[in-house]
Amino acid sequence: MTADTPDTPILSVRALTKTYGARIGCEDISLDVWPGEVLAIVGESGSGKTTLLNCISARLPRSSGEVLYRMRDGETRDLDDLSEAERRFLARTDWGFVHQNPADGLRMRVSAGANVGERLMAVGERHYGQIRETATDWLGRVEIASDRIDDQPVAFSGGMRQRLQIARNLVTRPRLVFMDEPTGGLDVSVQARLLDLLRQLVADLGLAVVIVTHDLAVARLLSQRMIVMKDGHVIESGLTDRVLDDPQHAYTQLLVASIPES
Ligand SMILES: Nc1ncnc2c1ncn2[C@@H]1O[C@H](COP(=O)(O)OP(=O)(O)OP(=O)(O)O)[C@@H](O)[C@H]1O
Repeated sequence: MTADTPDTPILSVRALTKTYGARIGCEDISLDVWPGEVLAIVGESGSGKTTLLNCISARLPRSSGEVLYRMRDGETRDLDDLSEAERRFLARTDWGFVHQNPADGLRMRVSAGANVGERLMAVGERHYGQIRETATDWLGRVEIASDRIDDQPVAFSGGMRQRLQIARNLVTRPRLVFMDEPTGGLDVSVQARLLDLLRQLVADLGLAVVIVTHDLAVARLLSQRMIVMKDGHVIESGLTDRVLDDPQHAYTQLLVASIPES
């Protein structure tokens, strides 16, 4: 049983600041992520998106502030108070992290099936036949033909690698998935297909997602809410449609004006 009720955030960030020496990565950021919602963090290069994502996913130590996570048992914990083993367990089970570069999230020299199966084994699945069956099912869900199950990702195209990384992340049914420019390095046509697939999977699984993107079209397609960052600060936030259709801040207006008409 999970404690995912729509009226309680799954993740709450309070006054988070990260500095690199004298340089500000991000400053005084507060946000909530609700069960089943996609929150986009947008902004130009250097605005602090990746710093924020890495801090809230416990991949990077923060300088100050709190990150509160609602565990499966309903208890809310500050990530700082978790032991290293508890944090690792969360990262393997409750959370997913989809990197822009699939090579950062895959083991490139083990088979596609093992890349997916490994995550299942990490949550205690031991039955080889069952693991292979689930892996095959997930390859199908991300549109990778089952006869590629024994191939290594080095032999896959960029789009296939990214779809495999997504399968590896979602196979354990995480409650919260972090994504850093998941369509970033791909051709436009491959991006469109991947976005469709992501949108479908996120809806089917009812996932909560925090996605970093500099591409407002990606934010429009995937997210319900967004925050806009500039120079390490949040300058605007709200429902995605509201922010994109009626941006309040001059900087957001500029960003929106630069989206090509589709
Ligand atoms: N390891 C680091 N050491 C020092 N400064 C850093 C480091 N990582 C990021 N920064 C600085 O923090 C600020 C925010 O960078 P960050 O990478 O979070 O932005 P971003 O919006 O994700 O940009 P991009 O889209 O280009 O990745 C920038 O000024 C950057 O130079």
